[in-house]
Amino acid sequence: MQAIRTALPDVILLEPKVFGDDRGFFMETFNVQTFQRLTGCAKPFVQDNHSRSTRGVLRGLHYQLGARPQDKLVRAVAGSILDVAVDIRRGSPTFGKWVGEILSAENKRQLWVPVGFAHGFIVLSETAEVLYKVTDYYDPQGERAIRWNDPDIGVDWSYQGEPLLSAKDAVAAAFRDAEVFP
Ligand SMILES: Cc1cn([C@H]2C[C@H](O)[C@@H](COP(=O)(O)OP(=O)(O)O[C@H]3O[C@H](C)C(=O)[C@H](O)[C@H]3O)O2)c(=O)[nH]c1=O
Repeated sequence: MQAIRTALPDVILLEPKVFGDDRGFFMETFNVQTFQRLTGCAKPFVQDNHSRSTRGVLRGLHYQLGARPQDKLVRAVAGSILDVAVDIRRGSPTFGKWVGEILSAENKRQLWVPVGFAHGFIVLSETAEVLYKVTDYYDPQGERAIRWNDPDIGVDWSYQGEPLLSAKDAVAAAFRDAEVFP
């Protein structure tokens, strides 16, 4: 596993070592010691999530406030997504800046999205299955969303056409009105 820096220093792309042979491949998708060395995060993961979406589905931009903010380690095990993280820490020099990385069953890359960043993805393939580990339990009261196309952030989702949003995401807050991190 190697770490690839992104334009946001705390958001890290992880690339596993893949052992291919005539049967297929093997890789370690998560190793606590390696993860902690590469990210500096010693928090344990307490929940695994799995979502399946069709082309053009956009989930995000989500983050969690309150008692249970979640760090996330995201990967796509089927299909391809553009995974996006936005710095929403008001005191950060990269406040409001975003990065997007292609995560796919093919590239097997993972994105580490710490607390303090909004997270979202759009599906670029016919379907995509996304698995992610989180460092705290789901807390509906803590869920927050920023609108996917907020002009103050300006994410380029690399997708032509209108995305398919949940009812919640369709009415998400403008970035300027959002409750963010200090
Ligand atoms: C996130 C979550 C959801 N749920 C239930 C609540 C709803 O009845 C249903 C769908 O939830 P939601 O529409 O919030 O799911 P997503 O739109 O995929 O939200 C997630 O997608 C973006 C990309 C994220 O980064 C977060 O992990 C999370 O916000 O699953 C649970 O029971 N546990 C959970 O941890």
